[in-house]
Amino acid sequence: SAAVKEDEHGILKQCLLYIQKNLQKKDVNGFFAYPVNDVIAPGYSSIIQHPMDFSTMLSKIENDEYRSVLEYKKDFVLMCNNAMTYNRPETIYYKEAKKLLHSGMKLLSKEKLLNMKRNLV
Ligand SMILES: COc1ccc(C(=O)NC2CCC2)cc1-c1cc(C(C)=O)n2cccnc12
Repeated sequence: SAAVKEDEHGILKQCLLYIQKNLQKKDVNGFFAYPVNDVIAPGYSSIIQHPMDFSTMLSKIENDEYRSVLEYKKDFVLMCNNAMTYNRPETIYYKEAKKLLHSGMKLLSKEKLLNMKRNLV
């Protein structure tokens, strides 16, 4: 749409950087800060087809690879779901992913995004 094309002031980028900063604060142990590898998580790359982590999401924000908050939200949900697929429910990683997902959904909720839009216009 015209709006997306005219976002030359990088308003979407500002929103996504604000959202990522707030979400990443919740990852106190840094479990989601960079890609999981097969050394720390045996067999990870054969179990998880579409890995995702905050550092990858940040590069995508910087390279304008997200055209909407919804696209960003999809990567966030993917990252949390990967952790709840590879790790068993009793593990710290599964529990942190579940907590992160819930707090992310609150921050990325409709009304929060509407307020953000209102404040930006
Ligand atoms: C970037 O990923 C990580 C970085 C650091 C650590 C880590 O500090 N682990 C120590 C806490 C007990 C060992 C774990 C992880 C890690 C994330 C994950 C995820 C997100 O599934 N994971 C799964 C199994 C084993 N380790 C991990």
